[in-house]
Amino acid sequence: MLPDKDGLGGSGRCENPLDPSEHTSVSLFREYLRIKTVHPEPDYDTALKFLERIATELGLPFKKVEVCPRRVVAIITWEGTRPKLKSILLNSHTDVVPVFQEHWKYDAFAAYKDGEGNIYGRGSQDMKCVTIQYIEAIRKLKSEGKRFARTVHLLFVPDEEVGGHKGMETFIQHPEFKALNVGFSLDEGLANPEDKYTVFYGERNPWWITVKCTGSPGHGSRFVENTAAEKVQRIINSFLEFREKEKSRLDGDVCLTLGDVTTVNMTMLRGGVSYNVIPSDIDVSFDIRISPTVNLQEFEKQIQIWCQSAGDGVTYEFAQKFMSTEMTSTSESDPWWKAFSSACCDKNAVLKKEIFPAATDSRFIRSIGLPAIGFSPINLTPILLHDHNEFLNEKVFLRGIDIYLGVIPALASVPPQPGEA
Ligand SMILES: CSCC[C@H](NC(C)=O)C(=O)O
Ligand SMILES: [Zn+2]
Ligand SMILES: [Zn+2]
Repeated sequence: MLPDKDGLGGSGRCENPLDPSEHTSVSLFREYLRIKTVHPEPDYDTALKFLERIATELGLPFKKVEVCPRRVVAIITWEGTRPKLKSILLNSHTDVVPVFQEHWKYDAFAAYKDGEGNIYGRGSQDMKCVTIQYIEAIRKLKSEGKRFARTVHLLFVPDEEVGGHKGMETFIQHPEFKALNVGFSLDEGLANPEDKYTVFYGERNPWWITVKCTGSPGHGSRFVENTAAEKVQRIINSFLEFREKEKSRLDGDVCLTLGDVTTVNMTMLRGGVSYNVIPSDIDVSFDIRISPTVNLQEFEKQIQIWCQSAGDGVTYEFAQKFMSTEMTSTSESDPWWKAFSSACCDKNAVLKKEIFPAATDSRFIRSIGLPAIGFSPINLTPILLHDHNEFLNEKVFLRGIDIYLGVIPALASVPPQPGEA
């Protein structure tokens, strides 16, 4: 059943004046989509004011922690009846990636809704929908007078889209994170074009590497020996031959998904100043996403061999090198997974377990040994995160709230585990 429009205890919520029949949760979602938290200069201040207003409506405390200059993490806390138990973390990032407006059917920050109920906007899938779904589920549960044993924290973090360094990566080292006493965390996943919901229990490790090739310079009319370009050619061949092998492995096994193999993409190439001057330095960069089953030390040794065999003067450096192979248990004997998956099942949401092919803030949570599941309750929808014309249908969005109405109580009611207060 979808959450009703009422039962909000006269909290002063605004209807959409242009469409009073629109569900108030949908109107709130569209309002959030209109806040331009878009890189490179996200309007975090407006988003924080919006979230603080929601905390006031919910009657819950709102805390701000400035983890880096102008980078604030916000927390709304719904205390449980046994606050010493480990808490449930519902995480979402507030930033969104840039748009190429000329490729969009509608203004990417107008939250336009078409006649079929499709809401277009940057962040409609990634991941402003999830933020509002968490909030609206909690609003409903509170309005019904519910309360659970475990504390639930809603966490709103900046800068996920630019690597999380001034967001979650720093926040997990902060005393305020420790004070949250997290036992289990939910964060974003991906849409599923079919009727199922994809759920992620691990992520590939992102390695962003630049290989620097140096060689002899000279006149562009000559056969100069030992040029940087020849070394770059060997490097590109080594990386892309490996790419081809992994692609064949994926294409040849229907049981594998993108998260089970390692991808390599050449994303940047820099060097040279003039047509007739052979450059002495050429840099080539790759975005590598390594499956969590790969031995990371051995993989780096392989990169060293590729660089050595490309010739002298070939070095590499990392802009991103995540080194965790932590995965979250999805065993039926795991109490968190059991609670999550049973609640989804009760809501007739069929789950498909996968490794997340890209990177989310869950990697930082898992790297400190905490369980984290990536889940965006979006089915029957093409995967459009970071794409043009990102949209979400309002019915799919509302069904997601209903799923959280089962999931949040189930997680917040997981009985005390051995070692818990
Ligand atoms: C490595 S930090 C960048 C994070 C970004 N996340 C997504 C979901 O696109 C990515 O995987 O590229
Ligand atoms: Zn995201
Ligand atoms: Zn994203």
